[in-house]
Amino acid sequence: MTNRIPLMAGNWKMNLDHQEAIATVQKLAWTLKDAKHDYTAVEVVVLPPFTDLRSVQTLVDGDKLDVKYGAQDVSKHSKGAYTGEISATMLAKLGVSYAAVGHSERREYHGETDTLVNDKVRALSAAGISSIVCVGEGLDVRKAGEHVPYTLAQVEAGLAGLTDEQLATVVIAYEPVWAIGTGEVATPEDAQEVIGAIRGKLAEQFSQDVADRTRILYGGSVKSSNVAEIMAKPDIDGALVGGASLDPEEFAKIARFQSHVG
Ligand SMILES: O=C(CO)COP(=O)(O)O
Repeated sequence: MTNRIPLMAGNWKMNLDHQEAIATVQKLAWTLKDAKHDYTAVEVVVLPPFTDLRSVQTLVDGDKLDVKYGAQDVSKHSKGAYTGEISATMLAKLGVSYAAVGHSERREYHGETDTLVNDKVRALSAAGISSIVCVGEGLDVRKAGEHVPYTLAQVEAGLAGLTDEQLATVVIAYEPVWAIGTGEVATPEDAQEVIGAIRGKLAEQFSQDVADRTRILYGGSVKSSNVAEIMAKPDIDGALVGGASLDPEEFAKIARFQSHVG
Protein backbone atom coordinates (compact mmCIF):
# COMPACT_ATOMS: atom_id res chain seq x y z
CA MET A 1 0.00 0.00 0.00
CA THR A 2 1.15 3.45 -0.76
CA ASN A 3 -0.10 6.62 0.78
CA ARG A 4 -0.02 8.80 -2.28
CA ILE A 5 -2.84 11.28 -1.78
CA PRO A 6 -4.60 11.98 -5.10
CA LEU A 7 -3.94 15.47 -6.40
CA MET A 8 -6.19 17.42 -8.74
CA ALA A 9 -4.45 20.50 -10.10
CA GLY A 10 -6.12 23.07 -12.34
CA ASN A 11 -3.75 24.82 -14.73
CA TRP A 12 -5.60 27.96 -15.74
CA LYS A 13 -2.89 28.92 -18.24
CA MET A 14 -3.32 32.56 -19.41
CA ASN A 15 -6.97 32.80 -18.38
CA LEU A 16 -8.93 34.63 -15.65
CA ASP A 17 -7.80 37.98 -14.23
CA HIS A 18 -7.48 38.56 -10.49
CA GLN A 19 -11.15 39.44 -10.05
CA GLU A 20 -12.30 36.41 -12.01
CA ALA A 21 -9.83 34.35 -9.99
CA ILE A 22 -11.51 35.33 -6.72
CA ALA A 23 -14.95 34.43 -8.04
CA THR A 24 -13.69 31.14 -9.45
CA VAL A 25 -11.89 30.00 -6.30
CA GLN A 26 -14.86 31.04 -4.16
CA LYS A 27 -17.24 29.04 -6.31
CA LEU A 28 -14.89 26.06 -6.28
CA ALA A 29 -14.59 26.14 -2.50
CA TRP A 30 -18.35 26.53 -1.99
CA THR A 31 -19.13 23.69 -4.35
CA LEU A 32 -16.67 21.42 -2.59
CA LYS A 33 -18.00 22.48 0.80
CA ASP A 34 -21.55 21.60 -0.26
CA ALA A 35 -20.28 18.20 -1.34
CA LYS A 36 -18.47 17.84 2.04
CA HIS A 37 -15.22 17.32 0.22
CA ASP A 38 -12.44 15.75 2.25
CA TYR A 39 -9.31 17.62 1.21
CA THR A 40 -7.11 15.13 3.03
CA ALA A 41 -8.46 12.43 0.69
CA VAL A 42 -8.07 14.42 -2.53
CA GLU A 43 -5.90 17.53 -2.61
CA VAL A 44 -7.25 20.37 -4.74
CA VAL A 45 -4.89 22.94 -6.25
CA VAL A 46 -5.35 25.82 -8.69
CA LEU A 47 -2.52 27.31 -10.75
CA PRO A 48 -3.63 30.84 -11.71
CA PRO A 49 -1.53 33.41 -13.57
CA PHE A 50 1.08 35.20 -11.42
CA THR A 51 -1.00 38.38 -11.33
CA ASP A 52 -3.83 36.53 -9.53
CA LEU A 53 -1.78 34.95 -6.77
CA ARG A 54 -1.98 37.77 -4.23
CA SER A 55 -5.76 37.93 -4.56
CA VAL A 56 -6.08 34.17 -4.26
CA GLN A 57 -3.85 34.22 -1.19
CA THR A 58 -5.99 36.89 0.47
CA LEU A 59 -9.16 34.89 -0.22
CA VAL A 60 -7.74 31.54 0.90
CA ASP A 61 -6.26 33.02 4.09
CA GLY A 62 -9.26 35.20 4.87
CA ASP A 63 -11.86 32.48 4.38
CA LYS A 64 -9.58 29.70 5.66
CA LEU A 65 -10.08 27.66 2.52
CA ASP A 66 -8.48 24.26 2.05
CA VAL A 67 -7.96 24.83 -1.66
CA LYS A 68 -4.25 25.18 -2.36
CA TYR A 69 -2.74 27.32 -5.07
CA GLY A 70 0.39 27.51 -7.09
CA ALA A 71 2.17 29.07 -10.03
CA GLN A 72 2.54 27.99 -13.64
CA ASP A 73 6.26 28.69 -13.81
CA VAL A 74 9.19 30.08 -11.81
CA SER A 75 12.61 31.56 -12.46
CA LYS A 76 15.70 29.43 -11.86
CA HIS A 77 17.38 32.55 -10.43
CA SER A 78 16.97 33.61 -6.84
CA LYS A 79 17.03 37.39 -7.38
CA GLY A 80 18.54 40.18 -9.39
CA ALA A 81 18.62 41.58 -12.91
CA TYR A 82 16.28 39.11 -14.62
CA THR A 83 13.57 41.28 -16.12
CA GLY A 84 10.17 39.67 -16.14
CA GLU A 85 11.14 36.72 -13.95
CA ILE A 86 9.51 35.66 -10.66
CA SER A 87 11.58 33.87 -8.02
CA ALA A 88 10.64 30.88 -5.91
CA THR A 89 11.08 32.92 -2.73
CA MET A 90 8.59 35.50 -4.03
CA LEU A 91 6.13 32.68 -4.63
CA ALA A 92 6.78 31.21 -1.19
CA LYS A 93 5.99 34.59 0.34
CA LEU A 94 2.57 34.43 -1.35
CA GLY A 95 1.84 31.07 0.28
CA VAL A 96 2.25 29.15 -2.95
CA SER A 97 2.41 25.36 -2.45
CA TYR A 98 3.10 24.18 -6.00
CA ALA A 99 4.59 25.39 -9.26
CA ALA A 100 4.44 23.73 -12.66
CA VAL A 101 7.74 23.46 -14.50
CA GLY A 102 8.48 22.31 -18.02
CA HIS A 103 4.91 22.51 -19.25
CA SER A 104 4.86 21.58 -22.94
CA GLU A 105 3.66 25.09 -23.80
CA ARG A 106 6.74 26.53 -22.10
CA ARG A 107 8.99 23.96 -23.75
CA GLU A 108 7.48 24.80 -27.15
CA TYR A 109 7.05 28.58 -26.99
CA HIS A 110 9.82 29.54 -24.56
CA GLY A 111 12.52 27.00 -25.33
CA GLU A 112 12.41 25.46 -21.87
CA THR A 113 14.86 22.55 -21.69
CA ASP A 114 15.26 19.64 -19.29
CA THR A 115 18.33 21.37 -17.84
CA LEU A 116 16.27 24.46 -17.07
CA VAL A 117 13.53 22.27 -15.60
CA ASN A 118 16.14 20.71 -13.34
CA ASP A 119 17.36 24.14 -12.15
CA LYS A 120 13.80 25.27 -11.48
CA VAL A 121 13.01 22.16 -9.41
CA ARG A 122 16.08 22.92 -7.29
CA ALA A 123 15.04 26.56 -6.84
CA LEU A 124 11.50 25.56 -5.84
CA SER A 125 12.67 22.87 -3.44
CA ALA A 126 14.96 25.38 -1.70
CA ALA A 127 11.92 27.62 -1.19
CA GLY A 128 9.78 24.75 0.13
CA ILE A 129 7.52 24.65 -2.94
CA SER A 130 6.53 21.42 -4.68
CA SER A 131 7.30 21.21 -8.38
CA ILE A 132 4.86 19.71 -10.85
CA VAL A 133 7.31 18.55 -13.50
CA CYS A 134 5.54 18.17 -16.83
CA VAL A 135 6.71 15.64 -19.39
CA GLY A 136 5.18 14.04 -22.45
CA GLU A 137 5.62 13.40 -26.14
CA GLY A 138 4.27 15.09 -29.25
CA LEU A 139 2.24 13.38 -31.93
CA ASP A 140 5.22 12.57 -34.17
CA VAL A 141 6.97 10.77 -31.32
CA ARG A 142 3.78 8.89 -30.43
CA LYS A 143 3.28 7.84 -34.05
CA ALA A 144 6.85 6.58 -34.19
CA GLY A 145 6.12 4.44 -31.11
CA GLU A 146 8.87 6.23 -29.16
CA HIS A 147 6.65 7.77 -26.46
CA VAL A 148 7.97 5.74 -23.53
CA PRO A 149 11.72 6.26 -24.07
CA TYR A 150 11.13 9.91 -25.05
CA THR A 151 9.20 10.66 -21.86
CA LEU A 152 11.59 8.71 -19.65
CA ALA A 153 14.51 10.71 -21.06
CA GLN A 154 12.73 13.93 -20.00
CA VAL A 155 12.25 12.49 -16.50
CA GLU A 156 15.86 11.37 -16.29
CA ALA A 157 17.29 14.74 -17.35
CA GLY A 158 14.71 16.86 -15.54
CA LEU A 159 15.40 15.16 -12.21
CA ALA A 160 19.11 14.35 -12.70
CA GLY A 161 21.20 14.63 -9.57
CA LEU A 162 18.38 15.60 -7.23
CA THR A 163 18.66 14.51 -3.61
CA ASP A 164 15.99 12.57 -1.75
CA GLU A 165 15.07 15.79 0.01
CA GLN A 166 14.61 17.61 -3.30
CA LEU A 167 12.66 14.70 -4.76
CA ALA A 168 10.29 14.76 -1.80
CA THR A 169 8.80 17.95 -3.21
CA VAL A 170 8.39 16.65 -6.77
CA VAL A 171 5.17 15.65 -8.50
CA ILE A 172 5.36 14.49 -12.12
CA ALA A 173 2.65 15.17 -14.68
CA TYR A 174 2.52 13.10 -17.85
CA GLU A 175 0.86 15.25 -20.48
CA PRO A 176 1.05 13.88 -24.02
CA VAL A 177 1.14 17.03 -26.14
CA TRP A 178 -1.32 15.62 -28.69
CA ALA A 179 -3.96 15.30 -25.94
CA ILE A 180 -3.65 18.87 -24.61
CA GLY A 181 -6.56 21.12 -25.44
CA THR A 182 -7.52 18.87 -28.33
CA GLY A 183 -10.38 16.94 -26.75
CA GLU A 184 -8.33 13.88 -27.64
CA VAL A 185 -7.76 12.20 -24.30
CA ALA A 186 -5.21 9.41 -24.04
CA THR A 187 -6.94 6.16 -23.18
CA PRO A 188 -6.51 5.15 -19.54
CA GLU A 189 -4.34 2.30 -20.85
CA ASP A 190 -2.12 4.73 -22.81
CA ALA A 191 -1.73 6.91 -19.72
CA GLN A 192 -1.05 3.96 -17.43
CA GLU A 193 1.56 2.56 -19.84
CA VAL A 194 3.70 5.69 -19.68
CA ILE A 195 3.01 6.55 -16.05
CA GLY A 196 3.84 3.00 -14.98
CA ALA A 197 7.08 3.29 -16.95
CA ILE A 198 7.86 6.61 -15.24
CA ARG A 199 7.43 4.95 -11.86
CA GLY A 200 9.77 2.17 -12.95
CA LYS A 201 12.26 4.80 -14.06
CA LEU A 202 12.13 6.51 -10.66
CA ALA A 203 12.92 3.18 -8.99
CA GLU A 204 15.88 2.65 -11.32
CA GLN A 205 17.21 6.22 -11.20
CA PHE A 206 16.63 6.77 -7.48
CA SER A 207 15.07 4.08 -5.28
CA GLN A 208 11.94 2.01 -4.86
CA ASP A 209 11.00 4.28 -1.99
CA VAL A 210 11.08 7.37 -4.24
CA ALA A 211 9.09 5.48 -6.89
CA ASP A 212 6.47 4.43 -4.35
CA ARG A 213 5.94 7.85 -2.84
CA THR A 214 6.14 10.16 -5.88
CA ARG A 215 2.79 11.23 -7.22
CA ILE A 216 2.38 11.03 -10.98
CA LEU A 217 -0.52 12.84 -12.62
CA TYR A 218 -2.08 12.54 -16.05
CA GLY A 219 -2.95 15.65 -18.05
CA GLY A 220 -4.64 16.17 -21.41
CA SER A 221 -8.35 16.80 -21.97
CA VAL A 222 -9.37 15.55 -18.52
CA LYS A 223 -13.05 16.16 -17.73
CA SER A 224 -15.50 14.99 -15.10
CA SER A 225 -16.78 12.44 -17.63
CA ASN A 226 -13.43 10.70 -18.09
CA VAL A 227 -11.54 11.29 -14.85
CA ALA A 228 -12.85 8.24 -12.94
CA GLU A 229 -11.60 5.71 -15.50
CA ILE A 230 -8.23 7.44 -15.63
CA MET A 231 -7.97 7.47 -11.83
CA ALA A 232 -8.85 3.77 -11.70
CA LYS A 233 -5.39 2.96 -13.09
CA PRO A 234 -2.95 1.86 -10.40
CA ASP A 235 -0.10 4.29 -11.08
CA ILE A 236 -2.15 7.42 -11.80
CA ASP A 237 -2.34 9.66 -8.75
CA GLY A 238 -4.27 12.63 -10.06
CA ALA A 239 -4.79 14.97 -12.95
CA LEU A 240 -3.39 18.22 -14.28
CA VAL A 241 -6.45 19.82 -15.81
CA GLY A 242 -6.42 22.71 -18.27
CA GLY A 243 -9.64 23.90 -19.90
CA ALA A 244 -12.03 22.06 -17.58
CA SER A 245 -10.47 23.70 -14.50
CA LEU A 246 -11.73 27.13 -15.59
CA ASP A 247 -15.27 26.05 -14.72
CA PRO A 248 -15.29 25.69 -10.93
CA GLU A 249 -18.30 23.35 -10.85
CA GLU A 250 -16.74 21.08 -13.45
CA PHE A 251 -13.39 21.15 -11.66
CA ALA A 252 -15.13 20.34 -8.36
CA LYS A 253 -16.69 17.31 -10.07
CA ILE A 254 -13.24 16.24 -11.23
CA ALA A 255 -11.93 16.54 -7.67
CA ARG A 256 -14.94 14.47 -6.55
CA PHE A 257 -14.08 11.68 -9.01
CA GLN A 258 -14.50 9.07 -6.30
CA SER A 259 -18.16 9.91 -5.98
CA HIS A 260 -18.53 8.80 -9.63
CA VAL A 261 -16.89 5.42 -9.02
CA GLY A 262 -19.51 2.73 -8.56
O1 LIG B 1 -2.05 21.29 -20.46
C1 LIG B 1 -2.89 20.84 -19.71
C2 LIG B 1 -2.77 21.04 -18.26
O2 LIG B 1 -1.52 21.51 -17.92
C3 LIG B 1 -4.07 20.10 -20.22
O3 LIG B 1 -4.92 21.00 -20.83
P1 LIG B 1 -6.40 20.53 -21.24
O4 LIG B 1 -6.99 19.88 -20.02
O5 LIG B 1 -7.09 21.79 -21.64
O6 LIG B 1 -6.24 19.53 -22.35
